[in-house]
Amino acid sequence: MKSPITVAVTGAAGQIGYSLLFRIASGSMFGPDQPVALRLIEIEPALPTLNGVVMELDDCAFPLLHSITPTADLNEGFSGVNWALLVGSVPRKAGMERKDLLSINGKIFTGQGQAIEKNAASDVRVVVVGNPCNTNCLIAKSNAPGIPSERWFAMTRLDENRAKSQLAAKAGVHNTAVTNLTIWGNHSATQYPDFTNAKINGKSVTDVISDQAWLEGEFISTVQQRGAAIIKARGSSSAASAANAVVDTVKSLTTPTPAGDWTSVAVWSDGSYGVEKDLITSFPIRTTDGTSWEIVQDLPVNEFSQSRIDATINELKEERDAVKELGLI
Ligand SMILES: NC(=O)c1ccc[n+]([C@@H]2O[C@H](COP(=O)([O-])OP(=O)(O)OC[C@H]3O[C@@H](n4cnc5c(N)ncnc54)[C@H](O)[C@@H]3O)[C@@H](O)[C@H]2O)c1
Ligand SMILES: O=C(O)C[C@H](O)C(=O)O
Repeated sequence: MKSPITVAVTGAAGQIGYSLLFRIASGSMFGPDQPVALRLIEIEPALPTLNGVVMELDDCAFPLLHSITPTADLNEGFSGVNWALLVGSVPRKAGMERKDLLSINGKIFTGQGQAIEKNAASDVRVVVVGNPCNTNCLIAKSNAPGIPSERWFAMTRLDENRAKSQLAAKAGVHNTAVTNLTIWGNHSATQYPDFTNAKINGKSVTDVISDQAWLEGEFISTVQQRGAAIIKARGSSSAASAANAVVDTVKSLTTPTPAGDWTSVAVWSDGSYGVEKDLITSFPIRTTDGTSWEIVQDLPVNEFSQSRIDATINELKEERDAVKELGLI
């Protein structure tokens, strides 16, 4: 039997937590032979609700669930963790953009970054889900300068999955036929789902879908606005699909990427594709051996794509400047 991986989940009593924890504990995230110790972090007032979630986890009698530690203490919660999944924060309501949450949520990530640096295992990897996730990741990372840059991630996998599903529906194929889909930039309404490099059954998307106006218009805006559409329909923001995307993200970062393909994750920019260094930006990523990853280089970026990438990077710069102004980085 392998020794357990320790995984912290913040906001564990929230909507996403309620889907995510059961997927982690069942083995969907780390595999069917990997025990998991859960550290469930919440704010003090949510601890009674969290206690109910812990009771339900107990009631599943998951063979892989080694232990559960519910806590409001960041030092205890992040102690020895190999993965920190930072979900806890306020979701937006109808009519808001995700960046409107910066002043509310940004400060959460200063203390969490510091506590991760102080307490986590030396191999810790951090995935930020709480919005606006790219810039919250930048805040946490800036408050944990001792943790190497390649261990920080913000989630754009939900956008990738949404984009694949839209392309598959338009082409009349199963979503597994869609590969090589990059989300560039910010998890926001400026993100660019790049159809120009994506493939359907190994062929260029533009060879399969001849409706260029749809690709450049409705496809992009549907993916950009999908979070808002779900809030409108459900009255609260996406949760099960977001939890599923967290599982997909971690699986993709811990298993080699299939040959020729890539996935989308927001990572620390090293200047690839001319993106300003130090922003947390979504790129095409390949995982090489289960712990290392690289940005896929030399993809063609045409004029249309470049203008879209510039727009989303400019928004990330504005968010970075705003949190600098707030003294969070
Ligand atoms: N990146 C993405 O693709 C994506 C997708 C969906 C949702 N989100 C974001 O994820 C976040 C959580 O969404 P949700 O639907 O679970 O919200 P929710 O309101 O249902 O749950 C959030 C939980 O976080 C807890 N929390 C608040 N501050 C905390 C802190 N300082 N420490 C620990 N826990 C804290 C709350 O008590 C609550 O239980 C939101 O910011 C949402 O916008 C991101
Ligand atoms: O859109 C939101 O506010 C929630 C989440 O980021 C999403 O994309 O569904």
